[in-house]
Amino acid sequence: MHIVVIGAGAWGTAMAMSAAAHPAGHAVTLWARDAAQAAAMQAARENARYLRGVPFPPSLQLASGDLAPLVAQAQLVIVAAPMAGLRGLLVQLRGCPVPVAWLCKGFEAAADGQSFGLLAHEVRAQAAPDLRAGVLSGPSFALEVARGQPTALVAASEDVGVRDALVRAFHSPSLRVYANDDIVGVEVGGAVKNVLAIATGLCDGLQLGLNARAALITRGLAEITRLGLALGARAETFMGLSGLGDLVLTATGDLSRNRRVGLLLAEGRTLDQAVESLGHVAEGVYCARTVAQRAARLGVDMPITKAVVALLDGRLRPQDAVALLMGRDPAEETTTP
Ligand SMILES: NC(=O)C1=CN([C@@H]2O[C@H](COP(=O)(O)OP(=O)(O)OC[C@H]3O[C@@H](n4cnc5c(N)ncnc54)[C@H](O)[C@@H]3O)[C@@H](O)[C@H]2O)C=CC1
Ligand SMILES: O=C(CO)COP(=O)(O)O
Repeated sequence: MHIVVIGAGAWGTAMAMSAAAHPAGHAVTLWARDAAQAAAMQAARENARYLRGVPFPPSLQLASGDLAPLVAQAQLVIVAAPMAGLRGLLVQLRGCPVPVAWLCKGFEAAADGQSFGLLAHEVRAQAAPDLRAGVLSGPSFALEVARGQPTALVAASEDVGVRDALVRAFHSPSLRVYANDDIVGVEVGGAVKNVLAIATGLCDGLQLGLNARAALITRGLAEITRLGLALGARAETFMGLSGLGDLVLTATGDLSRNRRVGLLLAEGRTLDQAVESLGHVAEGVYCARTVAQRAARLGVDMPITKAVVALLDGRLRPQDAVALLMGRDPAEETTTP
């Protein structure tokens, strides 16, 4: 298969490396928007900025510049930019006849800063409705995938041909790819777990204890599920890899950039300092407010998410967030409001 991966951050690079090492011998090209970065990676045979010390498979090709000729040869196109870059890239891909899948996890920020933002499949419906498209998601730190450590992902699309293409491209002895037709559920899980990972990072940074962390994860999953159901997802998706799986990984694994934001805030760093020190995108920072706005519009209660938004906005101190969440009225343990 000929696969083009657009975006050479940590995750695009790791997935391109995984596909290039696939026993089926795919021809994989990793496209970077910065020509100098592409040339440096080609020379060093590694992505020294994002995945230092993990060598590329010999067959992995690097590219930059005009996307059109590359896409014209591809049998599968992977968009590996952050959410903020998705719309522009999908517009460029309009008319592409082969399956397209994105890897980003989040909500697009609303352009006017007032209305709510969109999930990736909703962006695609506006920007490039002709595309045969889907998402690849699930619990997966880029470094571990680049190293070939065992990982399981979900390929979600309403189009069975897209799901099949993703399985053929990436399913390998080190990477299991499960198919799912609930793209809404898969995208909601991937987006909201980032917000909740900020909360658990904060909880652990404040040394509130393991009980508190387990409570946050479990009640966080209830929040994800409530929002997902209101948006039309299936409940069972949230017990799968893109829901519970990714929430547990991101909330507890120190490789998570979103969790690290929470840990840094707990140390007393400002949000700007925390984001600056990551050197990577932390989607939860950008989409927390959107999640809260969209939930409010749907009448969905998301107290942990609301507390994270207040913290990120500087309206609440970490200690006060704990008191706020613990001080809520007693409630039934249900997922539905
Ligand atoms: N790093 C990880 O372990 C995982 C990341 N993701 C998701 O994948 C997305 C990308 O994350 P990372 O690669 O980790 O971010 P990163 O911060 O490592 O790199 C982002 C890359 O995207 C490039 N980029 C930004 N806008 C672009 C555009 N318009 N066109 C092309 N390239 C553009 C930047 O130049 C940079 O190379 C995020 O939505 C993230 O949530 C999902 C699963 C795992
Ligand atoms: O999505 C991820 C793991 O599945 C990566 O999470 P972070 O963006 O928090 O590093």
